[in-house]
Amino acid sequence: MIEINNLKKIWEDDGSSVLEGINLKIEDGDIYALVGRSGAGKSTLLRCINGLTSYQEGSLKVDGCEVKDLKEKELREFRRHVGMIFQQFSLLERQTVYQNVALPMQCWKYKKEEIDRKVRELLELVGMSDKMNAKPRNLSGGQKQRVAIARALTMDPKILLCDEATSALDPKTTNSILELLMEINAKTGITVVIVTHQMEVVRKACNKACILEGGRIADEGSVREIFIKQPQSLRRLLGEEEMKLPKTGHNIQIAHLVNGLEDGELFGKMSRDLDYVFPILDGKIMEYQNDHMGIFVINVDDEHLDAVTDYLTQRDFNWHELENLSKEEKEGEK
Ligand SMILES: Nc1ncnc2c1ncn2[C@@H]1O[C@H](COP(=O)(O)OP(=O)(O)OP(=O)(O)O)[C@@H](O)[C@H]1O
Repeated sequence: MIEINNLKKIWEDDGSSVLEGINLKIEDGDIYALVGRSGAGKSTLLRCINGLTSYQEGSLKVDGCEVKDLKEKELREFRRHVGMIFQQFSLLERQTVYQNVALPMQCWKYKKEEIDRKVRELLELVGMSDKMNAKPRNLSGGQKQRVAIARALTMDPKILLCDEATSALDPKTTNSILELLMEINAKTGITVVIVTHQMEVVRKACNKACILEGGRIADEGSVREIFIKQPQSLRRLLGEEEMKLPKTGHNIQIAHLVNGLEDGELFGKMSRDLDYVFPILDGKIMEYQNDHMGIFVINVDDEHLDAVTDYLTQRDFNWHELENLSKEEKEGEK
């Protein structure tokens, strides 16, 4: 388990703060996303996890072990059990696929037969057995990332850190790499931490996520809950404008999995059943893992609030009332 409490990091050269008040827990077997815009501090937080960079305050424990307290030799041993992959693959261009994957085991002086067995097994796992003797320059981006994944798994790590590992890939290749990571996670129970700015990566592959804004956690929790809640931090990340909500009545946000055409009828049916016509303020349907999730906002007057919310609750729709003040208005009120 990775447990982070009140972590704070300052860049020592200019004294600027990059991470502050970070509290989160990544359980064994999670596929956890650290998501946020460029400069939010995602990569820095990821690098704190494997001790590539340190932090001044708070605690970051991996399986109970405080990373910043590890001495050089202990840190090397610790990193053996934490694999990492990057956006630019970081393969050695002059070496073959086989040699690239074999490298970490050679550095740790494993026996030749053991290296051979492991490299072949991993290349099979990532679907690259037929490219064993190819050089990286003759591989596509997706194939290079498969080789990098195989290399990251040579030491049977308990954790795999992925720093924008799909950012340089087209959407189809991104999906195939995410599916591979999901397959490896399901087979081995490895914990995967994914740094990304792509919400589609989070939607497809991750069970939990943390949205970072300016070095702080804006929202954190299960991906499903985040999509149902649609916090403003998610809207900002998706580049959506803050919704201007009516000041009268109650603005109710409804999230549900779309299971076919009859769901499109929800509002028509609700309106007929309750004999009440209400405005739909916003509506979108987004892909969510292997389903589609519909997110709608309706405005309901005082008189019909109980009837509408009872109706939604009885039918197991996720709903909640939105605050009708914008960020600026809330700040103005202070
Ligand atoms: N060595 C450093 N010294 C000072 N500031 C740094 C250093 N490395 C990174 N930064 C700054 O720290 C902030 C967070 O950087 P970080 O790379 O963690 O962000 P990120 O969310 O991963 O962004 P991106 O998606 O662009 O990689 C940025 O403002 C960056 O300019």
